[in-house]
Amino acid sequence: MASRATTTASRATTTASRATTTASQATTTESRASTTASRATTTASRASTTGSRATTMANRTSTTASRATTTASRATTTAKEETQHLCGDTWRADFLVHEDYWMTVAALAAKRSKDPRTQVGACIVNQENVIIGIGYNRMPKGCDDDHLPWNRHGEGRWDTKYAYVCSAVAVAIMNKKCSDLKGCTIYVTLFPCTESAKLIIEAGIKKVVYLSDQYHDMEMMAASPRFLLAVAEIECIQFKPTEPTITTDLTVNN
Ligand SMILES: Nc1nc(=O)n([C@H]2C[C@H](O)[C@@H](COP(=O)(O)O)O2)cc1CO
Repeated sequence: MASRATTTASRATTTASRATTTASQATTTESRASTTASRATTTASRASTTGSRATTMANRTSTTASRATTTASRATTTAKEETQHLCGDTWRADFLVHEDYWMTVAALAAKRSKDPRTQVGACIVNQENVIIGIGYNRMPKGCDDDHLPWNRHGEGRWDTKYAYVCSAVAVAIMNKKCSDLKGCTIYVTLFPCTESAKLIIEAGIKKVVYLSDQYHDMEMMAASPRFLLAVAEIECIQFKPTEPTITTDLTVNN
């Protein structure tokens, strides 16, 4: 009997001990769950903070961009107002028209000439209104002017400028900035000579606009170049400027 009682007591102790262990394990599990929950809360809270910061940054970026747009828009408005204030409108009404511009470029090029008597300039324009060649009467490139005559009369033709000088038309054609001149117009300050007319025809230039026709009455000048250009069906018109005088002031005030 005593032995059974002892066994029973021992079993009860074991059962109690197991119950304690189970309770203890339950407590541990509970504690872990609580820790995990707590961590999850912290992570969620951090994510929320990060999200909130990102939103703030995005808001700031948006505000900065919006300010930049406003500043740019104000600058545009100011520039426009200034233009309107200066010109009374959005653009200048007295701008140089294309034809005046091209003939002025030819006339300006003529000022480069060293010919003491007659300075000629030429300006070639393509069908897109782009200048593609400029020239003035001069001695061939690289030939020293000191070794060549600029006089009109001499012992023979070889002793005059006519034997050596390149016409403005010839120089403009040689200086062209594209492969061919088909359909182009040439603005020239003096009606072309016969040699220039031949080059104009050969180059495929379709129109000649000239300023002066001062040699019209000279037999050779009157006949051959005009005849050649007419045969080649090249339109020749005398220039009538919109602005007879165009001045350029190169003074700088600063
Ligand atoms: N269409 C022309 N383009 C020219 O570049 N010239 C040049 C050649 C001479 O240098 C100069 C005429 O000299 P004079 O004969 O007026 O002193 O002008 C001349 C003509 C008309 O003959």
